[in-house]
Amino acid sequence: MAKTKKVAVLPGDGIGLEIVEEGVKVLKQAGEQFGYHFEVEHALIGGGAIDRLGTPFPEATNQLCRESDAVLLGAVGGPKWDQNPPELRPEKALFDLRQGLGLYANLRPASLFPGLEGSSTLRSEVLKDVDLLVVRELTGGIYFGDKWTEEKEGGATATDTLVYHEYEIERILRRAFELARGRRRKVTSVDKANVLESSRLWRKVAKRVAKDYPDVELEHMLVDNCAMQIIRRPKDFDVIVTENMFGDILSDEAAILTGSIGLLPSASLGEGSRGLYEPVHGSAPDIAGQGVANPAATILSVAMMFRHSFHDEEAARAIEQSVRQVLAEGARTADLATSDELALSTDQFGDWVVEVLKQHNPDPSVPIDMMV
Ligand SMILES: NC(=O)c1ccc[n+]([C@@H]2O[C@H](COP(=O)([O-])OP(=O)(O)OC[C@H]3O[C@@H](n4cnc5c(N)ncnc54)[C@H](O)[C@@H]3O)[C@@H](O)[C@H]2O)c1
Ligand SMILES: CC(C)[C@H](C(=O)O)[C@@H](O)C(=O)O
Ligand SMILES: [Mg+2]
Repeated sequence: MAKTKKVAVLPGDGIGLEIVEEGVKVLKQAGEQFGYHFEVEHALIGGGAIDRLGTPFPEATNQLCRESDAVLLGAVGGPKWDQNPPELRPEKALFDLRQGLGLYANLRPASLFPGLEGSSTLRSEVLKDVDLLVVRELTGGIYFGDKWTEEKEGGATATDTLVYHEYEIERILRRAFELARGRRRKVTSVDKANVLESSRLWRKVAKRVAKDYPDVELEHMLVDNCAMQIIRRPKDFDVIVTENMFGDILSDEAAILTGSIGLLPSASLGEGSRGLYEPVHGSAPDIAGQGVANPAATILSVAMMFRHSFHDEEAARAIEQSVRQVLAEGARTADLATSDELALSTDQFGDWVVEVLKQHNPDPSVPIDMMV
């Protein structure tokens, strides 16, 4: 009996429209192979939704996401909407979606795929065995605090407030410790406790929560140092857990370890099985519409959907191994191609992954507990 799942697909803006198509191709292929009946429904979000419906997050899109087992998102935003007021900015849709579904835990894995050692600007000895997971708090902190601007004589004053409640810190830390148990059992809690009150609370809660996980090593690191150590000795990191804005920045930085931001997937989770899956990157207006964007991050986000929303480790691994194999065989989109290689288009890369996935044979040699 096929398992029926409803998946909301929100391509968004810019390259979102191109990469999501490849993600859906892989979703459907994996569904066929692993016994799913998917109800895939597309909806507007971001700039396109502003243009067509006057709001970045239409109620119909919200409803669809709430009725779905999982959401696949491309990216939102672009210069066309950059001067809009806050309520009419494409990015506002992300906050409504994440907060509305209670998706406070954002998992952003970054590991080095075989064959890509030379794609990073870093030395390959530094990169060997890199496999880290940024666990970013996603529904609190400075993104969601009160903000206002006061126009005054002599110049305006703009204020953003950064608030964290103890329960918000505790639940993301617990999630990080749980994830570390399926990996190398090390958590680096990143904060700015030498300056920020919210970070001092973060550190206190981290120490308390750690007592329930004596089998997991906890280290604390200040965010500025972490930004440096991630590049200097990346393989020493296993799980990095941090607040919303630090996690946003550190995960883009981690992309450099892998060779391209086009390789970094993400899963945003709450307490239930419903999740939001999207690449870490944005709508890339500089390359949008050319069919050259790397769809790997979106395809790998689909793998995370099978793992975290459908609890199907085998299908998740099959997709990840297919991406791994095409990269090992030399598949390169423009972001990864060196000058002497002919770059693949977005859909050629997606088609290649689908072809390899069709040939999939379970590989018992890859330990399940090393997968995120
Ligand atoms: N989740 C999201 O929807 C999301 C995430 C980040 C940024 N954004 C939005 O996207 C817009 C552009 O932001 P930005 O330029 O700062 O960041 P970006 O991630 O869109 O692009 C940064 C750089 O990486 C490249 N890049 C990104 N994805 C790529 C891919 N898949 N393949 C190849 N190259 C890729 C781009 O060409 C660009 O040079 C902004 O409006 C921003 O708010 C949205
Ligand atoms: C577009 C922006 C609001 C968003 C964020 O900061 O959360 C993005 O950078 C991300 O990483 O998903
Ligand atoms: Mg970001």
